[in-house]
Amino acid sequence: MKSAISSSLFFNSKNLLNPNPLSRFISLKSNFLPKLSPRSITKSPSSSTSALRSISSSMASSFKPEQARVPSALPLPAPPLTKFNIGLCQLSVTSDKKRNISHAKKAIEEAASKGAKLVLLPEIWNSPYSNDSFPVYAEDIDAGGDASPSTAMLSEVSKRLRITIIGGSIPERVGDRLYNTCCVFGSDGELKAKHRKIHLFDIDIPGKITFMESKTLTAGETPTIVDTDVGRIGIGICYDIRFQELAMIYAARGAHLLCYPGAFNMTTGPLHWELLQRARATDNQLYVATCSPARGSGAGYTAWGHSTLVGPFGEVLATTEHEEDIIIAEIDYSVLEQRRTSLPLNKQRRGDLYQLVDVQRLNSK
Ligand SMILES: NC(=O)CC(=O)C(=O)O
Repeated sequence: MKSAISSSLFFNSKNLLNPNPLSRFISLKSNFLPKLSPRSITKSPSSSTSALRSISSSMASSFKPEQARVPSALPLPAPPLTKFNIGLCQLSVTSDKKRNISHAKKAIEEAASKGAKLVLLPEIWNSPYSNDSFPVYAEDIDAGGDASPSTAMLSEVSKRLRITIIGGSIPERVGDRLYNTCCVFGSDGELKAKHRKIHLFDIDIPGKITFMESKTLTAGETPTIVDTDVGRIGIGICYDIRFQELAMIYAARGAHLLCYPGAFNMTTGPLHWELLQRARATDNQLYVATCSPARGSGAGYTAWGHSTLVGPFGEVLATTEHEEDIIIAEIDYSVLEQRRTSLPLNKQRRGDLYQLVDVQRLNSK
């Protein structure tokens, strides 16, 4: 099937046949490099250092950085704007769906009134996060209107306020299937994209947390990247953030920003939540924004909170604690090129040793 997602990092078959794929590199290195330290190369140019430079550059081209992404990575597109504010609405969620919808609406309005051009909501913001609740709160997003009051609200608000909304996620019903789905609305109120959580949250940490989303939910089948008024955005939902290949695919498709609505928990949250966000941002040299529900007292599932914006150098630009909050923070896309120039990872990958295959893009060629 064309849209199957099984992107993988694998060793190039050519190199698998070679028991020591580094051998050529090592022999060049041992012939020439030990005589000069890297410091002497930059500080005192000489004929031997120029020779070394030309050897290094021919070695560099044999590294085939452009082949480390299959198909080749797309250049970073010029974003429609350089600077704007993002609003992260860390919402309290109750068992009252009507209240959750009107509460989210007020939070979006507040974020927009404080200057947000892009608003991100949490994972499962219209329903308690539980397998018992998903079927009860699920909506038929494609039918819209009364069949999907949550997304009808998002469409109305995005159009009225002329903002882009990454609508967290809600349980979606499609026939007899349920998905954990994020809807992206453009500033014209149109549904621009729908991401169904690709990696279901099935974990069992004895004595701590057991959760099996697959008891009720079906996994999504496609990565989702969307061009908006505020840049090219790759979407993942919560557990999706653990799979670096997805983020790498988005980066290779020219994403400026990755948005992950998420509801990490009290066991994994303290250790992994910020670490994963910073890793995705640092490795891919782009912005990462996350949004969690607030920590609800007495709720069956306790969310870790800590919605955050991370910059392309892995720096936490804005974050919050676990209570309800709205964060407004600036995104400046000019920083992307700066970071990528000073730390040119895209030019330094070893396509001769490893490759990331974007199966969907490859099959659509
Ligand atoms: N809730 C999730 O999908 C993910 C999570 O809590 C974790 O990965 O840990």
